[in-house]
Amino acid sequence: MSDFNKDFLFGVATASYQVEGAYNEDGRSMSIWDTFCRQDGKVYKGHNGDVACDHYHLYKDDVKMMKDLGIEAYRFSIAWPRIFPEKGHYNPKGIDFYKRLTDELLKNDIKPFVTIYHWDLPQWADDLGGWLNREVVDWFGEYVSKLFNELGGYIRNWITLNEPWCSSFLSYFIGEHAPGHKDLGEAVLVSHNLLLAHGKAVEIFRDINSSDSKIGITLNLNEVFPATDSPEDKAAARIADGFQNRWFLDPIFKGEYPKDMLELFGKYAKTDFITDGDLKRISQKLDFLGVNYYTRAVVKKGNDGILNAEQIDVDNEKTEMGWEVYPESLYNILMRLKNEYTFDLPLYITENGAAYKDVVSDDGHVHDEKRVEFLKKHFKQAKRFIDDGGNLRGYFVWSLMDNFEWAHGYSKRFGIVYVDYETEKRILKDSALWYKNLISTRTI
Ligand SMILES: OC[C@@H]1[C@@H](O)[C@H](O)[C@@H](O)c2[nH]c(CCc3ccccc3)c[n+]21
Repeated sequence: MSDFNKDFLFGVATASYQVEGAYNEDGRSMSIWDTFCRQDGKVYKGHNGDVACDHYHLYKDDVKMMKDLGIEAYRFSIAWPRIFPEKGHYNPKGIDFYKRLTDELLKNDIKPFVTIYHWDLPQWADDLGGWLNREVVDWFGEYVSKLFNELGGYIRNWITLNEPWCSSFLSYFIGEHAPGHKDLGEAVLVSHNLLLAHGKAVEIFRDINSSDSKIGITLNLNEVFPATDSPEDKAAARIADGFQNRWFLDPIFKGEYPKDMLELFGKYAKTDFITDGDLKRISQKLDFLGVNYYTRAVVKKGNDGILNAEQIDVDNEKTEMGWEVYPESLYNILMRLKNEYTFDLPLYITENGAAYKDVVSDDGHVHDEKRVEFLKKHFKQAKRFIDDGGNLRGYFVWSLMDNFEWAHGYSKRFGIVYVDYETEKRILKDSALWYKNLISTRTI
C-alpha cells in the first residue's frame, strides 16, 4: 500500500462532442462529427451528439456530482464550432458557456484542464480542406488566441490537441473517424498540419499567458510487442511503434520525424510539405505531456503492402471494446517517455478507463466490478512509476460519465457514472464510489 502525495491530481475527463449536446444552440455551427453522424453507415445505428448527455444544460449538476466525489480536476474540451461558427466570425455566446462551466468548477475547487481540440473541427473549415489545408494553422491560431484572451485568466492548464494520431491516421487513413478518408498520403499531411497547429498554439500561448499557466499536448500511446521473436515480427513491431508512437513523439521532443517512418511514408505520400522552420515550430518546449493509455498492441508481419504489421488477437482479458487489459504497459510507456523523451517533464495520464456492459441492477445501482478492477490495476502501475522516480502529476479517468463513443455511438459505456439517455438521469456506478474512496485515502 502506498500513498499519492497531496499535490497529485485525481481527475476525470470528457470531450465536447461526446457530452455537451445543444448541437445548434447559442450559435454553434456544424462540426465534421455532426456531418459524419448523418452519413449512412458511419456511426452505430446513426447515433449522433445532438443531445448526448446534455452537459451543456446539466453542467451544474455534473459539477456538483464531481464535487461530491472529491474530484480535484476536470478535463473537458472546447467546441471550436461554438467559438467560430463561421470563418472569422467570433461567437461570444459560445465562450459564455465555457465561462459558466469554468466558474462553476472553480467555485467547487475543481481545476479545469482544457483540451482545445478534441476532434470537432468546424464544418466550414473542412469545406476549405480542413486539416489537409495548411491554412488551418492560421484558423487554429485565431481560435486559440480568442480562448487564451477570454479564458486565460481562469484556466491555467491547456492541452492543444487530443490524440493527433486519431485526427490523422484514424480519420484519413483507416477512415473510422470523421471525415472518414482512406488515404495514407492525406493522413501524413494531416498529421504534419496538426503538429504545426499545435506549435502555433504554443507560440501564441507563450506570448499571451503568464508563466503560472501551463500548456501541453495529449498523445495516445501504446506499447507494441512482436507476436514472436522472428525478425519479421520484430520488424513489424518496430514499424507499428513508429506509426503509433514515434511519428509524434520524435518531432515534438526531438525536433525530427523518425527516419524509418519518413522513408516508409515517403513511398506513399508526398513529404515535401515539410518546409524550413516547421520542425522548430513543432518541437517547442512544453510544460507537460498528457498520455492516453488503454491497451497494448501485439503485432505480426502483415501483408497490407504498406505497414506490413498486423495486430493479432491475444487470448487474455478484454474490455467491451475488444481491447486487452494490460496494465503493465502503462508503466512501461511512462518509463520509456521518462528515459527517451520527456525526462523530468511533468506527465499526466489524461485518459485511462474501460468500457464494460453496465446495467442498472434491481437495487438501482450499477455494480461495475470489472471497471473497479481495471482502474485499481492501472492506478497501481501509475503509483509504481511515481515510486520509481516518475514525475506523474495527475490521472484523469475516462470518463466522468457514459457518453457518445464516436463510431460506436452510445453502445459503449466508459463512465464511472451511468447515464440513462432516455431521462439523462445520472447514476453513480460502484467505480465512482471506489474512486471517491481512493481520492479520500490517496492510498492504492
Ligand atoms: O475510446 C475511448 C476514448 C474516447 O472516448 C476519447 O474521446 C478518446 O480521446 C480516446 N482515445 C482512445 C485511444 C485511441 C483510440 C480512440 C478511438 C478508437 C480507437 C483508439 C480512447 N478514447
